[in-house]
Amino acid sequence: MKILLLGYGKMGKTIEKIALERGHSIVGKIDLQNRSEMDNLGKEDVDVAIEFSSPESAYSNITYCLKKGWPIVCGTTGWLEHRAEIEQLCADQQGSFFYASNYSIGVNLFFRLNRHLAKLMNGQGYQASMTEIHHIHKLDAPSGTAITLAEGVAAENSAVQGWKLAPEDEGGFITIKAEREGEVPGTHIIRYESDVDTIEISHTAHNRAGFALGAVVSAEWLPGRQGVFGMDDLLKI
Ligand SMILES: NC(=O)C1=CN([C@@H]2O[C@H](COP(=O)(O)OP(=O)(O)OC[C@H]3O[C@@H](n4cnc5c(N)ncnc54)[C@H](OP(=O)(O)O)[C@@H]3O)[C@@H](O)[C@H]2O)C=CC1
Ligand SMILES: O=C(O)C1=N[C@H](C(=O)O)C[C@H](O)C1
Repeated sequence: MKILLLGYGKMGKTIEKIALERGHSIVGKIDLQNRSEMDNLGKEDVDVAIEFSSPESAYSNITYCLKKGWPIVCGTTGWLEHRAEIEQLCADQQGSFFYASNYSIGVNLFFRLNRHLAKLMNGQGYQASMTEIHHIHKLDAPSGTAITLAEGVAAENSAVQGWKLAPEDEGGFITIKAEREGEVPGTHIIRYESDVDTIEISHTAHNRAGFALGAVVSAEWLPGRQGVFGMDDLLKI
């Protein structure tokens, strides 16, 4: 497949390596400096775009790809206040858009485990909280993964109305603490506490390869499908 990389930072470079290993070609590597190169590419030059840029750039990048008729796989976090507009544009353009806050198989298994545990904890009198730990370069907080996990808890546990980014626990909410440390690729811990005990589950990424492989597999899956998709559409778990 002919892949256009939008965003050529830590994720863009990891995705490039895995895409080449899987026999794909990279038709462009776009970052802030060379955005005009995209204007020279026509519909047929790109089979799929993979977008891992920054919270401020994602909306315009996705819009650009949908208008160009390129299927787009997006992993950028921190832009979801525009999600409804993108879904409408995708429908208007009869386009193809894939989004996941986290592309690793392990985290998507963890999303299921989280929802199952949240359901078990319903009515048991525990206070839920979460800690996410990432590298110091990360621009958004809480992480997109933490938001997905918190939404999963709120969907399954009637004691939790929603989430708050806050240092202290608050009844009725799952509080998220966002810590930034060195080069940590991504750690998420969900905790249920009572006076007598604590139950915790955690996922720790050792590197970015799992995220990148999931994005490339999604990019292989998307062309030829019209609409808005996510990991639940792709994975049979
Ligand atoms: N869904 C998932 O599984 C994962 C999601 N992420 C998310 O992906 C995003 C990127 O992460 P990461 O690679 O670590 O970040 P980096 O900062 O390492 O890379 C971002 C890249 O995007 C480029 N960029 C910025 N603005 C634009 C633009 N308008 N058009 C094209 N490129 C642009 C930057 O260019 P320049 O260097 O010139 O500024 C840089 O090359 C983040 O939002 C992160 O949260 C990360 C890991 C996994
Ligand atoms: O910025 C990162 O690095 C990561 N971002 C994603 C997120 O915000 O959840 C996924 C992963 O945790 C790494």
